[in-house]
Amino acid sequence: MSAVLTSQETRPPLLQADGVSIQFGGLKALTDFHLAIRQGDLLGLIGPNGAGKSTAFNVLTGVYQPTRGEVRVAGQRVNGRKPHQINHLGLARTFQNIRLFRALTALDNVKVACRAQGALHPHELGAGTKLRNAITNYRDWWRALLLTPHFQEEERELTRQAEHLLEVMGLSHRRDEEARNLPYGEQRRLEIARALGTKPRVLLLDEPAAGMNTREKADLMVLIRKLRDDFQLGVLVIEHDMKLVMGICEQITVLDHGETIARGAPAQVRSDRKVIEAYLGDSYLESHGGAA
Ligand SMILES: Nc1ncnc2c1ncn2[C@@H]1O[C@H](COP(=O)(O)OP(=O)(O)OP(=O)(O)O)[C@@H](O)[C@H]1O
Repeated sequence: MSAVLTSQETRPPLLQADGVSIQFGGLKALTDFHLAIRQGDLLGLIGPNGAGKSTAFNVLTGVYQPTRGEVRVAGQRVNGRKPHQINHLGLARTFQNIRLFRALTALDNVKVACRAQGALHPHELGAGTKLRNAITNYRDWWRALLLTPHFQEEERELTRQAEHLLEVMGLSHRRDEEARNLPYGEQRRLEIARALGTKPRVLLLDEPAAGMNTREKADLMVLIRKLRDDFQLGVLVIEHDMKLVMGICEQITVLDHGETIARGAPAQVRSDRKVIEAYLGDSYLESHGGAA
């Protein structure tokens, strides 16, 4: 066991945060945050509401710039880079509030992700910048207009990739349905398919089980492990569902008021007195038979 861990440690992290802090006015949202994700890791990030979990994701993915510290993706320092540039280095994420092209079909949602590889996100449509960039790509524009054989072949390949991802996520039957008409749990899975479309090496999932029923959550646990293995990913999950986090993550980091109060294996974290006081509560401990 220790030999396995040692060999993992020697692999360079795909994503690394060193001493990352971010402050909003007087509020320290994240303080001295450290993280290293390697291929094959399945890590969890938990903590009470407002602890800084989504902020950590936003700093890692370039949505926010850290006030201090350094973020590295695939060995490259990414402080100051834009989210789509960081995505190109192999980091993809889903959002707590689902972000899809609601009026596009499931297939087209994934195709856009496969094509843009992160250059275009639904929330960037309003600003129009990335869309303008894509449309004004002169060569692609003419190819599309003239329906050149090259363009058609590219389209077929994108369709193949997107169909494969829909199949992986159990969404083939929704191929031609508009995203807004999908049940909530399926919209969450479609978001993961979109993230995979950008061909990441690290996948960050922000509350992937939110709004899902017990059965969907159980399926999701199996699916997340399978994605990690089949796509050779490193995965970081924010989740309030303790059964899911404790069930799939090998290591869990616990935040409270922006500070890391614990890190370790699930059994270690759930019996940590600070974690119980700040987050889990004694009732969790009693119902799960842990010991502080
Ligand atoms: N852009 C921002 N401007 C000001 N304050 C912010 C901003 N983003 C986050 N915060 C604050 O930072 C703190 C951490 O918020 P964050 O959303 O990261 O918490 P969280 O752990 O993800 O919570 P939840 O579980 O409820 O999603 C909160 O106090 C929040 O109000």
